[in-house]
Amino acid sequence: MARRVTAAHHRNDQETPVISEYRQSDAEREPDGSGEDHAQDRARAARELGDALRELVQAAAGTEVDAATLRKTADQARDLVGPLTEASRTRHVPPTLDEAKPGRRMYNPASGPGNPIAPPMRVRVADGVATGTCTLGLAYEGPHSYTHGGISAMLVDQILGHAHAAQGRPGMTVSLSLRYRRPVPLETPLRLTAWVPEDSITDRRTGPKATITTEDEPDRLLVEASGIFVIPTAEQAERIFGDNPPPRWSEK
Ligand SMILES: CCCCCCCCCCCC(=O)SCCNC(=O)CCNC(=O)[C@H](O)C(C)(C)COP(=O)(O)OP(=O)(O)OC[C@H]1O[C@@H](n2cnc3c(N)ncnc32)[C@H](O)[C@@H]1OP(=O)(O)O
Repeated sequence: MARRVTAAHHRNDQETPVISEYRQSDAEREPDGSGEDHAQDRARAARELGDALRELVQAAAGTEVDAATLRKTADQARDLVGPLTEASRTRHVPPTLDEAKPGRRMYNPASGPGNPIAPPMRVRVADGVATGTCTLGLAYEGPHSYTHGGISAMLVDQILGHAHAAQGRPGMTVSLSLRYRRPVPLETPLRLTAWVPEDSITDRRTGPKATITTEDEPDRLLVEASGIFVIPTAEQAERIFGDNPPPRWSEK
């Protein structure tokens, strides 16, 4: 079975997720087991940077300042890039923070606390039901004051993926279908719920379903979705990821 995913706050002033329970893994301990753990501290710092950049992104999407202030801020923002690229990875290399803690996706675009484009959605899984919570700001606007449909699709894809993973191993989306019944409001606490109907489960495949509602009106469906998720075979994983497929998919 997949690891249970639970969430924990590390700051209480915003929706900041820890996708999986934060337990110091052996890989993150200092060799002598003592002192402030290096990887854990770096993970905290990555979240702090994610939070700060999210504030910047939201401010940029909502600002009405004059052109001179926009240009000055653009120059300052460019100055931030250099130090971060002094050590960086390519697309074929997983983040070291994820390597240090199996199951962590620090930079996932839906739920990764270190990724400034992630809301981020907090995810919990209990009894096979995945629940995501988040509040979306102006950076996610589609129709005026409502969420862009592609953002809803991204969040739904993620929460469906967690429901699928709760049945065994994580999979990949092969099909995703959404019915947008009502617009999804910005700046309003949202709840995503996903589950896997028993009759949709086969050997490698599930057909999870999901909804989006506001926290305040959980019975008023805004979005209904369904997906097909497949656990790639070891051969498929090798074809997709090359010599170093994710361990969860490399079993022959
Ligand atoms: C704690 C950690 C949590 C971790 C939680 C992580 C959550 C992450 C959520 C995000 C997930 C993503 O976005 S993943 C990224 C987006 N997805 C992708 O890029 C996948 C691209 N697709 C592929 O590469 C390929 O489809 C593969 C390798 C996945 C599978 O290839 P394949 O075996 O040839 O299979 P394929 O024909 O595609 O279909 C697979 C099965 O699905 C069925 N199928 C396909 N489409 C449909 C359909 N519309 N309706 C019914 N059934 C369908 C097929 O009949 C088949 O069933 P059967 O005959 O086998 O029974």
